[in-house]
Amino acid sequence: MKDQLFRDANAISRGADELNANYSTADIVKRIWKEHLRPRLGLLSIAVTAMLLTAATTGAIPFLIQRTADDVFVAKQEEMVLWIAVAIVVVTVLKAISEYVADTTVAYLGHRFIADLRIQMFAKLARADLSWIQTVHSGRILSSFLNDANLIRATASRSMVTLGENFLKVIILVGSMFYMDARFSVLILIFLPLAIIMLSRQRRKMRKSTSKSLQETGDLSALITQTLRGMRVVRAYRQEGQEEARAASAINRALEFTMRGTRARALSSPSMELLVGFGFALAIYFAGTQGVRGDLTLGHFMGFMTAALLIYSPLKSVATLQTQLQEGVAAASRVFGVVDRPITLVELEDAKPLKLDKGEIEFKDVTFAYDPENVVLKGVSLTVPPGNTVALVGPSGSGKSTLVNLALRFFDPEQGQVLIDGQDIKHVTLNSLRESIALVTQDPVLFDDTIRANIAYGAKPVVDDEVIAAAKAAAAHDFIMGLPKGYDTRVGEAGGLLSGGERQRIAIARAIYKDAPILLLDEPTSSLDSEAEAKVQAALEGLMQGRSVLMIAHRLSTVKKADFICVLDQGRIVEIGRHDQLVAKGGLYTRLHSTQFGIAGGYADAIPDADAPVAVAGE
Ligand SMILES: Nc1ncnc2c1ncn2[C@@H]1O[C@H](COP(=O)(O)OP(=O)(O)OP(=O)(O)O)[C@@H](O)[C@H]1O
Repeated sequence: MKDQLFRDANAISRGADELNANYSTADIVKRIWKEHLRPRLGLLSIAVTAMLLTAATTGAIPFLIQRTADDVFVAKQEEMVLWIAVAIVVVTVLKAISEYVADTTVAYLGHRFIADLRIQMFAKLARADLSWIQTVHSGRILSSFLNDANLIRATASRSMVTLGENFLKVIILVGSMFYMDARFSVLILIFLPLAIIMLSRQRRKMRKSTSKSLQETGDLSALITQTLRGMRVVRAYRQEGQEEARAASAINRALEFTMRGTRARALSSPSMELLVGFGFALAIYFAGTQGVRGDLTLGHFMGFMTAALLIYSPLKSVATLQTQLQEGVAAASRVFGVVDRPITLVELEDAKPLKLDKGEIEFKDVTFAYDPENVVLKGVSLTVPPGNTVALVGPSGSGKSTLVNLALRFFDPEQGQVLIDGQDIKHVTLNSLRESIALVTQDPVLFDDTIRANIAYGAKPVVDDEVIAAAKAAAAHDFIMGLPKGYDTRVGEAGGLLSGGERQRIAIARAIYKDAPILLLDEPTSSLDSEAEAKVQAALEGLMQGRSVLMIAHRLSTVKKADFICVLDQGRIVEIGRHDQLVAKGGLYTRLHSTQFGIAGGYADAIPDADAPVAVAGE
């Protein structure tokens, strides 16, 4: 546990960002359009129509102001007062309705899009190669699910509104300004290209700082998950201060990058305002001199100024769209990086369902490496005959867990084959392979659900009688019945509401319920009291009955009972045979036996230090 904690910490402090991938803005926009918006063209059209209407009603306001000034105040046409008032009511009601429809539809499209993206992301995580998943910290993935996805949604919604509504507003308002007075329009808008050039220079800065800040947020999330998980170790090793300092430094780094992005974004607004302000001053100066000379009507001037005022906000969002897009692009690069992650361990096209006979497992000259420089298994050949139990023993890091993982095809061997009943597991469907195997890990994995759901995990429909029978066989029924809600009791996060022994028995009941002919077992070694240990032991014996078992063994009693023992050392099988034969040989098994076995009847409990050179236990 402590090692895991420190490994995690190193991975975090390295600041590696396994989630980031490089995508251009155009790629991302095209993809969002193709995969998420085009399939919802109906809703999109409603949103666009509503936005068009909002833009058109906004464009009508300057004209109404112009008519009020010219017809009512200057020309004194009394009948126009009512008409203009009615027109303003109609326009504002239409504007209100269209704005509501546009807002809710755009929000739905944004949320739906992000929900789809999260579903895609989860589906990828559930199937991605374990070799990659193991390199990504769960906290980072969590942060990507929450923060990155939210940022993409916000950007996508904003971009839709900007493109659909604000862009149109700008066009309509510019049109009405030019219609009223082309010269003033030029004066006001002359600074616009300058503003756009200025803003585009901030783009790259925005993307970089957003990407960094998201990475830091991911790191922070990783740190929090890891600290919570390892809280007892943190306290036992008096590392509270150290962890606090690390969290503070991650938070401060995230703050720094967020501020860089905020400064770049904040600069875009005043720079726009400055430039538009200059244009305004020029326009008022010229309009004023013309007004004094009587060349310009008050209505034209007021209408024009209303349009100029109304254009400011949509113009700003159009001009800053590119800068805002960068935040979304940085977040999307991370989420799409996960969604697009290639899966290398896939079912072959001609994969056939495994034809189970008696459940023989055979490793044929298997060589495997997690990375090319470190070959973990070197030409391993081993057969587990049907109904037999083979115990794997060997020093820590000798490759025992790796061999078990290969039987489930979590990884493919570099060379050699893994066969079940004579069929290469690479050529059978993953479903049929994994249906035929039950796995019990050393650290039992329970989900935050009811006991029933945990025992019948993955089974449909759940057969209650079989759940109870499995629990009885795993010596778990009595304690389950003593819980407040029996089989409907929820077990809490990672089964935290149960004791270690209870968790192990639920995990064993799950394997019994699955009733697969092959069992892969990492024998539990938790320090249980002798009564709990005896119960787990009895449960295990019930589970192993009549199955082919490949077991990473930690107890002398189980090792002795195995049909044969396979001793691994540095990725090779160095000895194979029954307990007595191996003890008589005087090799590695004898050394393991004299240093670890035989004490208190089981060697796992006797391991003094997990870091000792010859440790057989998993963690
Ligand atoms: N996901 C991984 N990526 C890279 N290397 C790994 C990975 N998992 C295991 N290894 C390495 O492979 C070697 C064999 O590991 P494995 O877990 O199979 O040993 P083991 O015999 O089960 O050890 P233990 O008894 O300590 O659990 C070790 O050197 C380990 O560091």
